[in-house]
Amino acid sequence: VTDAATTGSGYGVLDDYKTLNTYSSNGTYYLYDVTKPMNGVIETFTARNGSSLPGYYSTDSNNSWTAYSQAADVDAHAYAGKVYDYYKNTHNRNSFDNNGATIRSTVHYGSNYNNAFWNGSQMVYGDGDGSTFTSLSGALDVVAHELTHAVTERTAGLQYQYQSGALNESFSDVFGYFLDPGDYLMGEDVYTPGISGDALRSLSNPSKYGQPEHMNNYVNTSSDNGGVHTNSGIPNKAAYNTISSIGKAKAEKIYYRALTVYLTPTSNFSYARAALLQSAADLYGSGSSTYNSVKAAWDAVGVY
Ligand SMILES: O=C(O)[C@H](CCc1ccccc1)CC1(C(=O)N[C@@H](Cc2c[nH]c3ccccc23)C(=O)O)CCCC1
Ligand SMILES: [Ca+2]
Ligand SMILES: [Zn+2]
Repeated sequence: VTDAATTGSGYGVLDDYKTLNTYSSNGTYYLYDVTKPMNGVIETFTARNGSSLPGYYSTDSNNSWTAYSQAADVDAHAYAGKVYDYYKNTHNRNSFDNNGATIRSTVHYGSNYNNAFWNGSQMVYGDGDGSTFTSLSGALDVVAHELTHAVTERTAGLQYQYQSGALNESFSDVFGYFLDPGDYLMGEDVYTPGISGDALRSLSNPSKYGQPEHMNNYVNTSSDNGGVHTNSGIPNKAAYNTISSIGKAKAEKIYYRALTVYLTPTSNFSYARAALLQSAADLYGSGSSTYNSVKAAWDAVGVY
């Protein structure tokens, strides 16, 4: 019996070819990635369209993951690995707990399930209904969004309600951008497969998808945990303002430092402004142009 790390290949949700870190045991191949440092494991399961988690290991007989039914598995696995690499290489963070925690994903959750989530232990992705969404693991920014919820949970712990919840949401969208910097859109690769150019959210123009982009338009509601997916438009716009003026490289350092050093479970928008300014001061100096750009970014959305 020879168990071994192997390299497979297959096609993702957008029919894009990619190689995969897999594992072979007793002639079966698994989406089980043991290539990360300090024994960090990335593993992918399928719920077989049920709702039991984690479900079943995604397997293949010949390490060629080419079936349409495997595309969601392929992307969940490949993109989880990309997000792991981003946090390790850019922020020296070893998995979401910074201690090599296993990153587990389950795809094919539910029936025509038009959503995805981090359930406190793992990532979960629906297949979509083919109209509103295609398989949600097919978008790198969505995978980064979900895994960033895990990072936030282990660091700032931003409570998932009202302003702290909207910040929680915003940090997930912002790190979704850092992983997928080709556009300021969220979920565009899997949202409405029959319509091009649209998205779930826009960081540059939140109002295009019904989100406020100024504190004057903050939505007071109890639905969606106090509008966490709506009011995230305000910090998202501030993030866009910041990134477009200081660039991605500096912005991601400032955002990561704020998330891991200064933010707390009950931080509101004003506190987030202060945390990001302090992070900019720590990293680039309090009188720096970078600091002043962060200040201007939040002034522009009416958060002081
Ligand atoms: O992680 C999150 O914040 C979202 C988690 C949603 C969820 C929460 C609790 C149990 C189940 C599902 C999932 C995503 C999200 O933003 N969902 C929004 C928008 C959305 C997606 N599918 C929907 C279907 C109906 C209504 C809204 C939606 C939401 O749930 O509000 C993030 C990236 C893409 C999907
Ligand atoms: Ca995107
Ligand atoms: Zn979220």
